[in-house]
Amino acid sequence: MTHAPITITLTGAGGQIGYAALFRIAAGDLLGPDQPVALRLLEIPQGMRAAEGAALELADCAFPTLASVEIADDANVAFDGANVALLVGSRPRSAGMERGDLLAANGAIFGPQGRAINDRAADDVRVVVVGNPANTNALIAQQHAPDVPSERFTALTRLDHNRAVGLLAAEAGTPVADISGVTIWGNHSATQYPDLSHATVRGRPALDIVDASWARGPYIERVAQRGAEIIEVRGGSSVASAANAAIEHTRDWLLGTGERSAGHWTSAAVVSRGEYGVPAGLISSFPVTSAGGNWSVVEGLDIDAFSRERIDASVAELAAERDAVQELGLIP
Ligand SMILES: NC(=O)C1=CN([C@@H]2O[C@H](COP(=O)(O)OP(=O)(O)OC[C@H]3O[C@@H](n4cnc5c(N)ncnc54)[C@H](O)[C@@H]3O)[C@@H](O)[C@H]2O)C=CC1
Ligand SMILES: O=C([O-])CC(=O)C(=O)O
Repeated sequence: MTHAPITITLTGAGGQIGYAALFRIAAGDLLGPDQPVALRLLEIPQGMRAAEGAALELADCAFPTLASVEIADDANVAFDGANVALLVGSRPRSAGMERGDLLAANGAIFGPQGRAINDRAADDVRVVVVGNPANTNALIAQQHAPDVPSERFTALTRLDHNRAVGLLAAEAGTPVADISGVTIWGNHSATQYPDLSHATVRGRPALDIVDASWARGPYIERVAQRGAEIIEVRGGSSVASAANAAIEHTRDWLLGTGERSAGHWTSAAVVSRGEYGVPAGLISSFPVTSAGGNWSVVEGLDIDAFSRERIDASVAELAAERDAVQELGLIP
């Protein structure tokens, strides 16, 4: 292993998703078996002991790819030199709440962290926001980091994407490897739009294989409500699948989507440049590919009237969340 370590800062490292993500990142699942990683764990004082315990266990795994682990309760320390920032630390919702209900509780976390990233992180820093409401928290962080290119701030909709692929594969009775062209549009919320209009199953249009009224009805509801379904069944919000999605998002961003870029894509919430009529500046989920460390929105897809309405509804919610955090004084 001759590469210099890449510094990965994970916030909320003493929490559930942190615990599920740390060992996979340290084992090389994020950047491969030849790339050492230096981990920085950010916690609040109440979470420090749990983070310390995780660090002890990381040492006990003796991962060859783990160069170092440091723990901090100061964002300026934790983000110093960070190449990757995984912003997980924040409160999860409980049964009966929408993710947007967390805005007041969680929004205040992301301004100071954006500022610390602005001041301390490496020039190539890439930020993935997992903490809910993820899109708007990413916007808050981005707005506090004027010196960092805005496209370096993203939010996680890969979990929704993976759910959408998994549920389509189950309905079509086919392995997930046969599925491509699924898109999550908009907000990581109940208004998100899992879109099968360009999806294929073994190269055939998905809407020729599954019932279109299912695809445009119960399927959308099931994907959009999957987080609530997990909360109800498990008694707590998604953890391992969220950690997995955060790792896949980051890995694809840094290492590229590879052969999947030829007509295949994934979904991520990225800063809109006005694509598909999404107002510039909102952090909205799109069909994306990645090459050279940069996401690109897949352009030129036909958007029919049904999809237009769904995308517009989710984007309207993002605009309303932006206005709400502006009113709370969380963004300028
Ligand atoms: N975008 C997505 O697809 C998903 C997002 N989530 C969200 O991820 C977040 C974390 O979930 P869990 O790990 O299950 O929660 P958790 O409650 O188990 O852990 C959160 C950790 O964050 C820490 N924390 C709180 N404020 C912090 C701050 N300012 N700086 C650093 N650390 C801080 C807490 O001390 C705690 O250890 C929640 O907001 C949840 O809703 C969860 C699943 C999927
Ligand atoms: O639903 C939640 O609160 C957690 C989450 O974001 C998800 O599982 O997608």
